[in-house]
Amino acid sequence: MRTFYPIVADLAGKRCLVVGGGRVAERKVGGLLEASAAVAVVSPLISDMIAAWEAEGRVTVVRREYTEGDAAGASLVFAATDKREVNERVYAEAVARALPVNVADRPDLCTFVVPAVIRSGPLLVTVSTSGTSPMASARIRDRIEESLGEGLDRFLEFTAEYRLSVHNKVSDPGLRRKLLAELFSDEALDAVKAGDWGSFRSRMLAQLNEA
Ligand SMILES: C[C@@]1(CC(=O)O)c2cc3[nH]c(cc4nc(cc5[nH]c(cc(n2)[C@H]1CCC(=O)O)[C@@](C)(CC(=O)O)[C@@H]5CCC(=O)O)C(CC(=O)O)=C4CCC(=O)O)c(CCC(=O)O)c3CC(=O)O
Ligand SMILES: NC(=O)C1=CN([C@@H]2O[C@H](COP(=O)(O)OP(=O)(O)OC[C@H]3O[C@@H](n4cnc5c(N)ncnc54)[C@H](O)[C@@H]3O)[C@@H](O)[C@H]2O)C=CC1
Repeated sequence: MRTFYPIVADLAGKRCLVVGGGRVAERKVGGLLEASAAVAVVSPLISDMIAAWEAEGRVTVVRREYTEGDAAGASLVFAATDKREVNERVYAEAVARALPVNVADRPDLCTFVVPAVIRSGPLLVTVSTSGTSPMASARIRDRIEESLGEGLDRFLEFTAEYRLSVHNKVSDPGLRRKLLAELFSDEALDAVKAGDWGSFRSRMLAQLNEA
């Protein structure tokens, strides 16, 4: 089995090439837009959603078949056409340019795969089966999402601020660890899931005041 290395990439403003404009390409483009990438689509036909993103100026579309050279200047390359031979040519160009490449119908050619994701504010949870069972990744993601509940984004905003205050106010590393461990306790996460962490928040702030 292949063992992948997980990274969380900053693609803001980076040119990412997606070859193909169908259902799979659309999903990849959507994920890239969430990360503020500069997406270029090359495809004779595109989905309605991709056309809408183009109309909003969020995606650049070149309405023709892929030709070698399209990957110039790209940071990431996605081959997502329904033509195996075209996807292989896109792969070959990306490899020749030493670019990371994802090939929709060929896990064996992918130098990276795309995980199923949960986003909540700054939180990013990613699930991968190392290319072997994408639908399992999606379902396991759903399970994790249920277990977390809603409202994590606001809690994480609070914790980031609280953590900064602890770092500014408390110099003893032992006390810092203790305060932060309480902040990220099961009790806190359960209260967030129940949608009721107001009293927990007050207690934490009082503790910090006394520290
Ligand atoms: C290797 C990988 C490469 C890559 O695309 O990055 C890959 C490859 C392939 N997918 C195939 C099929 C499906 N993929 C999905 C869905 C998703 N696929 C995603 C990722 C990945 N898919 C990478 C591995 C991820 C991992 O490590 O687990 C997700 C997680 C992320 C995303 O795409 O954004 C997204 C869920 C997003 C969400 O729900 O949020 C569905 C379900 C659906 O469409 O609803 C089906 C139909 C059911 C089925 O066949 O299982 C086929 C066969 C094609 C065919 O038969 O023609 C191949 C090729 C092959 O396996 O040969
Ligand atoms: N990795 C994944 O998550 C999944 C991969 N797949 C595979 O992904 C591939 C694409 O599937 P769909 O998006 O459903 O197909 P689709 O039929 O919806 O779209 C195919 C797209 O490829 C474009 N295309 C065809 N020839 C081209 C060329 N020479 N240059 C540029 N674009 C070209 C077409 O214009 C069209 O937009 C299939 O091979 C399928 O087996 C399918 C499901 C999930």
